[in-house]
Amino acid sequence: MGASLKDNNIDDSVDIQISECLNPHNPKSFFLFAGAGSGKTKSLVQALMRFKDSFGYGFALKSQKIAIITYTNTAADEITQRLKFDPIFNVSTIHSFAWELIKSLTSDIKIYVEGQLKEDLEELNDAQTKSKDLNNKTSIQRAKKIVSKERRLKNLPEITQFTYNPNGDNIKKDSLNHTEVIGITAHFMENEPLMQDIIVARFPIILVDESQDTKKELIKALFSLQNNKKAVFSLGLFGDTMQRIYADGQPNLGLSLPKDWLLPSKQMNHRSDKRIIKLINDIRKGVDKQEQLPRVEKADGVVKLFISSRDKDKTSAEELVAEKMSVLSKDKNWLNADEVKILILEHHMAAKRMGFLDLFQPLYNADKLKTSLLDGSLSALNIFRKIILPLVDANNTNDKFAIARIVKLNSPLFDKKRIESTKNQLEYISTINNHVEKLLKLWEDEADPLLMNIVEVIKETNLFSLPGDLKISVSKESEDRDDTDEEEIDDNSQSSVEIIEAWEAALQTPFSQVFNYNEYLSEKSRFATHQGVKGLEFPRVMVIIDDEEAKGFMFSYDKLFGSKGFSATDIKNLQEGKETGIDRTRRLFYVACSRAEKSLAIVAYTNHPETVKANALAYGWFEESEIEII
Ligand SMILES: Nc1ncnc2c1ncn2[C@@H]1O[C@H](COP(=O)(O)OP(=O)(O)OP(=O)(O)O)[C@@H](O)[C@H]1O
Repeated sequence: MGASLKDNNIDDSVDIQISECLNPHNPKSFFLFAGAGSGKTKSLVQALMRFKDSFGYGFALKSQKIAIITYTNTAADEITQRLKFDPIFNVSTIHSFAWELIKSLTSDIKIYVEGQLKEDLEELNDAQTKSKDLNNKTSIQRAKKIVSKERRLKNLPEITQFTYNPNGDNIKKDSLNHTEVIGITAHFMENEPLMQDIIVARFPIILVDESQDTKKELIKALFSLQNNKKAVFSLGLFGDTMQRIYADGQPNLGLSLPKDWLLPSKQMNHRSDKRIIKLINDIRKGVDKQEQLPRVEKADGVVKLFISSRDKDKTSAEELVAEKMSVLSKDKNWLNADEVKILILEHHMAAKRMGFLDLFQPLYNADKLKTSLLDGSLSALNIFRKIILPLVDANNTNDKFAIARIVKLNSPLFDKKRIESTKNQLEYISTINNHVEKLLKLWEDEADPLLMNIVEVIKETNLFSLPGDLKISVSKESEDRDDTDEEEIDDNSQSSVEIIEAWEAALQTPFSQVFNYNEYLSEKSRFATHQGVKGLEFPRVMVIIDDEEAKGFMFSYDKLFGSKGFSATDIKNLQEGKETGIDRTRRLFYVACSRAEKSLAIVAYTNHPETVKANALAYGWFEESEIEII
């Protein structure tokens, strides 16, 4: 008997099961764990829409909400949109959600932070007294940490309100960092009955997407909340253990769930063509028993592994792969760079390929700038991206209105009070125009000015407000630190120096690198990381594998494909049945490959092409005809 279109719907009962759990009069908790492309996000949205129809009104009357916790801001935006911005849904990342719960509890937070600091200091001081040489690198670092923590402890009583930015680096005196916010929330949620009452009254239902990667402390606290409040609260976890790729996630999530939890499961993969599903099923084999079925109407699809030696020119190798894929899949769009998603392992790989490495490297090396650099929220860099870049664009197209609008919107010189108090307003405006001209002159004759030159003009003319980091860096260059605002950076001297040095180096790069970095951050970018595309899908995907460029130690494709032996630690972990880097890499590979809808090229750079080929065959992941050494 042939497959019928009805076979596509074998998982439909799952949505009904989930809806039944979300009944405020009879709440149940559930754990929907299903493979890539199985429609978890779709089920989440559908269950919520159904909930809204049945119970939305009652919820709104009592000012109650369903909390939906997502892994990224992009996912939160996407789900909010799909839920039509209905206020009964509170969609946010774990960090925003946690902060929302605790932000008004200043005195409780103080007690927690004080305890934590004292504990840390005791440990650090203890280690320091045992140090054999106080001048070695570790001891010097430790001494700096001690100074910084002592200062924080001393400042604690003065804080009237803590601040926290879930999407950036928190470097002010009164700010909490990401680890603290998660730690405090988990602690209160687990140990404070009043907090538990408040949470379930506000959010009688909490759903967690990508729960395999959600901070384990918080998952543990949510479990304990559910256990204490099961009569009035339901917790729903969505995810896929095979897609756990961050170290913060709870391993073995779901193995020992309470008996009254529902465990719906899904068999379909609605995303990919048949060959791609077979590949991801094969990658998954050996980890668990889940095997997916394609939709009946799906095409065969194409998968191919290209292996190249590391000394080849990578840009031409990847162009050649795209050409070969266009022939193999009979799909000319492989030749259109905008139509192919290239998955790299690490941002440096994109920075190198897209031309913003000199800007990226020093900022990335500063621990406190890393997060906001990667998600585009680094405020000192955003003055270039959000103000200067549009200004230069407007200048390139000679759009005087746009130039005036950007300056008016962003310049402190256009402050209403300032203009009103000026005697000769015409003259004042003309001076501002001269400043703008002076700035834009830097790009004359297709010049590509250094960021430092741009900052100097801004500083001299006061055209825009310079963030503290930039002011300090530029003043340091000109040996004039009088009007800098070092207070803006926290008093942790170690990180301040690190930040200033990072900026000094970054400011020596030409502006075109900001343009390229901005392209990378945009959704249109051809590049994304294996990790960053979780939850997304693309018709044509090229997965690049290159440990040497990746710099990371969390993953090793060389080990997965056998071109590098196991380390002593790997062997020890294997013997003890613990997770190894190879397990993690296999899961990352699963995430990357499962993004493809129609055709998938994997490009592996290695020092040992024949070994990689032999191992790829031995895994049974590819046919001989699907592997090519280029
Ligand atoms: N029941 C369905 N019928 C038709 N298409 C579906 C169905 N469920 C999901 N899809 C489609 O399949 C694709 C994958 O769905 P979705 O992104 O919800 O999967 P997921 O389980 O969240 O995937 P992943 O874990 O890989 O992120 C989407 O394009 C979605 O629109």
